[in-house]
Amino acid sequence: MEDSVHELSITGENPPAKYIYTDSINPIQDPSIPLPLLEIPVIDFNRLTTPSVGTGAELERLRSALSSYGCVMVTNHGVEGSLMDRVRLVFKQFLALPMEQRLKCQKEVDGFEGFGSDMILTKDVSTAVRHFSARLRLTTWPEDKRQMKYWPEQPHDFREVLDDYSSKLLVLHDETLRAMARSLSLEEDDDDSTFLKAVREGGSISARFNFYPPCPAPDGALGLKPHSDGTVITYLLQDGEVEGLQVLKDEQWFRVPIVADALVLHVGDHLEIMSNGEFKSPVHRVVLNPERQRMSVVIASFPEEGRQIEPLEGLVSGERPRLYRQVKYSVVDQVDYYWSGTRVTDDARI
Ligand SMILES: O=C(O)CCC(=O)C(=O)O
Ligand SMILES: [Fe+2]
Repeated sequence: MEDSVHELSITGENPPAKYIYTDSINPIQDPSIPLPLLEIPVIDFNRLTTPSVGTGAELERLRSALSSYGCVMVTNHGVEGSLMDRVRLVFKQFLALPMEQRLKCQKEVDGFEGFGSDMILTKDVSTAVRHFSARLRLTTWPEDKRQMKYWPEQPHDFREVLDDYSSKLLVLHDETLRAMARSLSLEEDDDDSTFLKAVREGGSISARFNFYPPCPAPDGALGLKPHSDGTVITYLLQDGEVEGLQVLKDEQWFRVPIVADALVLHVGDHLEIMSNGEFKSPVHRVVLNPERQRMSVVIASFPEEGRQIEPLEGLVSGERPRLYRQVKYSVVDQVDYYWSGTRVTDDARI
């Protein structure tokens, strides 16, 4: 098997050279100087969606947060804390299984789904610096796109828990995209003008279970290198105890705090384009902890393969000129952007 982060975590040695970032845009923090905490805006989802006196103000807070931070903490999102704990638990139990059990869900080298290291295009194999992490990726929606052979059978309730969690997140996802459209004064009932259409028509939603082993001497290794998400929208369930996510804001790295029972929402690159730059897709990375493993669970939505993505008509005007040209969504292009450290938003910018 290609680089097994499990073995690396067991030996406790310094990561080999292919995990070390030396690029000056990726300075690794000196652990003795903690980075500042991000004052990430907290959005009360209930207030966004339940018509009340405070809804307009909450929509404006959402719009303002997504245009400056590109990420928010969402509270009152309707997903019970106990279900979030179960999602974390089934992944921990999966990681604790004997290797041969985990290998039943192993990703193929050039595949997307299953457990293992991220896909790297052949041209980048010798040069790409690897992440010190492993992921289990599973498409959750639409249901007929689920590849059940990659869905763990152990622990016995893994599938049921993911099914439950992903269906709750689907509701949250759709409602969030509607609220985002309302926050920009887009016509809600005009299907052509909503963000939702881009995902609902042929798009997909998938889960990413991220695992970061402890790394006693990270020395330039990262759990995930700086990137923005090539998604429409990303929902992140953080580890309940171990911090690690950092966000770049105004050219400074900030730690994202752990807020019990909240979900972190990131604007994805394709939403940035569709919003004509009104919302920003934030650059973020994951640092390693010397003693403790960390995990996170992401639910993210993607446009349909081959779909043309462009700013919504309602967001282009004389005062707000079009900022992005049309770009065709392609998974392989996304992999290429990722490993070459570029972004679709840069490519699309006029
Ligand atoms: O583990 C995290 O906190 C972030 C994960 C992430 O950025 C990703 O999966 O794209
Ligand atoms: Fe990410």
